[in-house]
Amino acid sequence: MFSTVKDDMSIESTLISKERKNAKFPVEELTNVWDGGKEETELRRKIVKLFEDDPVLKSPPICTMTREERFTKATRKSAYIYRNLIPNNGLHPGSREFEHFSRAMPIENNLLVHMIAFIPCIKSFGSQEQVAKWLPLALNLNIIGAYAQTELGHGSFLRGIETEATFDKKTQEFVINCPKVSSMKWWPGDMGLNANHALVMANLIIDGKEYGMHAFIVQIRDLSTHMPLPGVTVGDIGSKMGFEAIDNGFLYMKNVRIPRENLLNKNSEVKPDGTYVKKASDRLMYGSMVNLRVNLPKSQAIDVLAKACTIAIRYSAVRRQGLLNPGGAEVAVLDYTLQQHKLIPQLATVYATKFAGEGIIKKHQAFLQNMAKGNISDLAEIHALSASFKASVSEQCTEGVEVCRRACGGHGYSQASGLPFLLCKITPSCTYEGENTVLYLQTARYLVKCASKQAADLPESIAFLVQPIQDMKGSITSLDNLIICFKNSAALCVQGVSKKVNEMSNKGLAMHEVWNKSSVQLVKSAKMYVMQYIIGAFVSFVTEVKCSEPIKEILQDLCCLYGLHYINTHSGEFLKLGVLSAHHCTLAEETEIQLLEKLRPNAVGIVDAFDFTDSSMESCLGAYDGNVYERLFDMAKLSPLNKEKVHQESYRHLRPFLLEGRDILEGVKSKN
Ligand SMILES: CC/C=C\C/C=C\C/C=C\C/C=C/C(=O)SCCNC(=O)CCNC(=O)[C@H](O)C(C)(C)COP(=O)(O)OP(=O)(O)OC[C@H]1O[C@@H](n2cnc3c(N)ncnc32)[C@H](O)[C@@H]1OP(=O)(O)O
Ligand SMILES: Cc1cc2nc3c(=O)[nH]c(=O)nc-3n(C[C@H](O)[C@H](O)[C@H](O)COP(=O)(O)OP(=O)(O)OC[C@H]3O[C@@H](n4cnc5c(N)ncnc54)[C@H](O)[C@@H]3O)c2cc1C
Repeated sequence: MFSTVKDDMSIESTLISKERKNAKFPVEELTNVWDGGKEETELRRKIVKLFEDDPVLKSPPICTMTREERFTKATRKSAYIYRNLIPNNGLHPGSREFEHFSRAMPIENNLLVHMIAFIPCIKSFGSQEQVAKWLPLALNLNIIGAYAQTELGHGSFLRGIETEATFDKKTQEFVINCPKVSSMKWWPGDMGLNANHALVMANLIIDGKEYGMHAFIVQIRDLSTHMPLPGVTVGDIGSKMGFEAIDNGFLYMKNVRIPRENLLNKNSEVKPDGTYVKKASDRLMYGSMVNLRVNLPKSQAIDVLAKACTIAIRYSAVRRQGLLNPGGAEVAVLDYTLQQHKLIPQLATVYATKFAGEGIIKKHQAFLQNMAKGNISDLAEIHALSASFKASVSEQCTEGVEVCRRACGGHGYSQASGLPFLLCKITPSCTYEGENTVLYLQTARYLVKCASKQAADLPESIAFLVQPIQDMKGSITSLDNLIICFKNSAALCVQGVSKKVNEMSNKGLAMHEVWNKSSVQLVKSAKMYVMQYIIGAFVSFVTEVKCSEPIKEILQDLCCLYGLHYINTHSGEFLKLGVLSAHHCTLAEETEIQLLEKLRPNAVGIVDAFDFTDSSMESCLGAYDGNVYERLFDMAKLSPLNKEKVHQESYRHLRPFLLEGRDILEGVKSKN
């Protein structure tokens, strides 16, 4: 319907090719560093290719589809991936290949909560017999489960959850009830339409006594008809800001009976006579959340910001607007220092959070190994670290994606850029898996407790909080000094708020009031604590990584930029704490600007090194060839509103005025 408009060789393609020629480092080697080695890059590419070449996984661009189509396609693809593609290619969970899986998944998919929450919960909370019964069924999609914890009335405060599981000794069943409308489960992913089971978190009641939140497997739909079972009201909660392909659901249960064996009973059990047996700490009930907070940031936030950076930096390298030299040619917007100041720190955030996250995953794996031997002494530390890490990463990456989107001007507002999709995908990461403020407060609670202890009684990674402040020797811009600066700031923040808490409680104020009145500073200390962790982990990575000099230099520059950018955007905090002087702050700002200039020629190379395929981004602005304008036009042509040359409804409603206009104009014409 539309004619083709094409340039033989667009100026934009030429510009991006030039950028690549100017890069001062081997891009492929940086890709290997990013992936964790050459072999990992090869493996990832193999998996991505396997998925992208599969005809079943092809579909129209998401911005041309309705929610219904997006949900339907995502379900079809997900079912195919988990039941055919993965098993047929030996990509079983836990394998090395599986690690690269999130990069290979189609841009929209579902059943992920079943895979990342329902299945792990069976493993964490189920006895050996329960795992043997439920796990194979779940892995084969014979049963599909949601993680049903949040209710209409309560998400953060889990002790307030109202759904009840009352033990009926006579029938040896639990009776599940949502006593009020506010007790209805609300939000769980995959639950509205796809799930036939749910891992329901409910308050256990035996003989009228409450035992707190426990995990129950509840069948919610018939396995042959997929109809809701008696007593179950289930459905989709409706349209959201994003996640269109996912059926976040509601679930109302009235007198739904499940066998006694459906209480996942690795950590606590109800005997046939109603005796409650506690086998492990109540805290382990929260283990599923720690697991997700450790493992989700990479795929749900860091990779999302990496994609946004790829789009915004490639586009900024080809988008020419205005002049730098009077009388000269128009420049790429990436040549403006202010554009660099928006985008290049986002690249630094991607690297910092990725390598820090890998450190937390290792710590968590060590914790799980100890837990298997009955030792959970590190639980409080890993909870505090993972809670603030999830909060900080989701916050930094969400802010970063919005910076990237706005940095693309008007085209960043178009769905065709891919950026609104990324923003809507990443925004809820600040809420799910624990609302960020609530998580920071959890970390602060731990830090304040630590502040009253001796260094020898604290984990190694926390002891600095109570040790003397270290002196910085030399320039603030050295990586060693950045670590000292952030450690000192975290220690002073925590000590300061702990002092305030103690003083207020010594004056007789109740602890809950003290806590509420100190909460602004508590959150600040948790943020500073996790920042010192991220910077420390990034510096260690950069120091230890084996790579060529040019790559090392880029990583060092990104690391320094990450720390300095944070200092420059929060300089008031550092000055107030007395950790930095005005002179330090001026130097930090000047050095950041120098680093931007130094990194600028490598910016396109650095995003190329993330190695996202065009189809994994669905972005007209971020495609490898830089052909942004032709792609935007091609995408506009696919808009469902352009199906007919004349849109019937637009014509119908406007026609009377158009005819009036025609008559007036023709009258004017004939008078002339
Ligand atoms: C294409 C891509 C497609 C899609 C999908 C992508 C991604 C997936 C998307 C979504 C999945 C989302 C899932 C969810 O959101 S599931 C729901 C998550 N909900 C939460 O995280 C709730 C947050 N609330 C809590 O964690 C707690 O209730 C809270 C700790 C805030 C309660 O505070 P309270 O003061 O009431 O604490 P207590 O319950 O009394 O406990 C105090 C005690 O326990 C310690 N604690 C708390 N949490 C943990 C934990 N997780 N691990 C270990 N220990 C914990 C806490 O420190 C206290 O200890 P102490 O100081 O020693 O008393
Ligand atoms: C896309 C998406 C997917 C989800 N998937 C699932 C799922 O699969 N399964 C599931 O069970 N749940 C899921 N959830 C629910 C999610 O876990 C909750 O929304 C989340 O835990 C926050 O709880 P809330 O909604 O009750 O927020 P609230 O706690 O009501 O937060 C509202 C405000 O109150 C503040 N606040 C709350 N408590 C405190 C406090 N103690 N101190 C200071 N401020 C406080 C918060 O900071 C926030 O500003 C999902 C949510 C989303 C958006």
